[in-house]
Amino acid sequence: MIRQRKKEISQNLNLALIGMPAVGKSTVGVILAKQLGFDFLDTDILIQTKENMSLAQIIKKKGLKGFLDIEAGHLLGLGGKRRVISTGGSVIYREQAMCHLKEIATVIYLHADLPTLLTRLSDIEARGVAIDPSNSIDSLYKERTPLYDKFCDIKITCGQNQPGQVAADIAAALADKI
Ligand SMILES: Nc1ncnc2c1ncn2[C@@H]1O[C@H](COP(=O)(O)OP(=O)(O)O)[C@@H](O)[C@H]1O
Ligand SMILES: O=C(O)C1=C[C@@H](OP(=O)(O)O)[C@@H](O)[C@H](O)C1
Ligand SMILES: [Mg+2]
Repeated sequence: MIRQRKKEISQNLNLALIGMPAVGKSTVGVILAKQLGFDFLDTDILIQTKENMSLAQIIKKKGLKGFLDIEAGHLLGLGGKRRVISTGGSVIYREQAMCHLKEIATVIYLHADLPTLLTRLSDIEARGVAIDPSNSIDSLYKERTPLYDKFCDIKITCGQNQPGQVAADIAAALADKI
């Protein structure tokens, strides 16, 4: 009975990775999907393909709020099963989109401390982070952290771990489901 339930869950399960830009959602997501034999979807790539623009171009053309609405619209269209979905760091600003994500996926928050993220975030403009020019990464981190905490089902602390280890930690945290 328990084994049957576990099988049902694993056959329908999606996993969504959330967290700050450069924490490793895209990198770890691919590794995790390969490990679990799941499909992989990066919502940043989905948005770029559907909008036929880079994320930085969308932010420039539509503004921050416009970008967040477009991103949320694409999130609301997500479904499927046995997928690892790597999201963009800004998804947590749209409650309705996050409620949908939580309905279709187990939401995993990849957490790293600010100094670790700063070593990887030298190219904010090229990455197209949804940040007001008057805001700092420091205050963005403080603003977003409670939102990632609020929406996640599971929190994984990445520390200095390599991407493969982070993927293994996620798989271990899901041991009762897969
Ligand atoms: N656990 C990790 N340890 C060291 N570098 C990492 C780790 N995860 C990701 N990176 C590097 O950090 C950068 C951002 O990773 P990425 O997967 O694009 O993050 P995100 O999708 O969360 O924005 C990439 O250069 C990637 O190689
Ligand atoms: O955190 C953000 O504001 C953003 C992060 C990006 O994705 P990553 O988190 O994969 O870098 C991308 O969605 C967009 O440019 C906005
Ligand atoms: Mg990414």
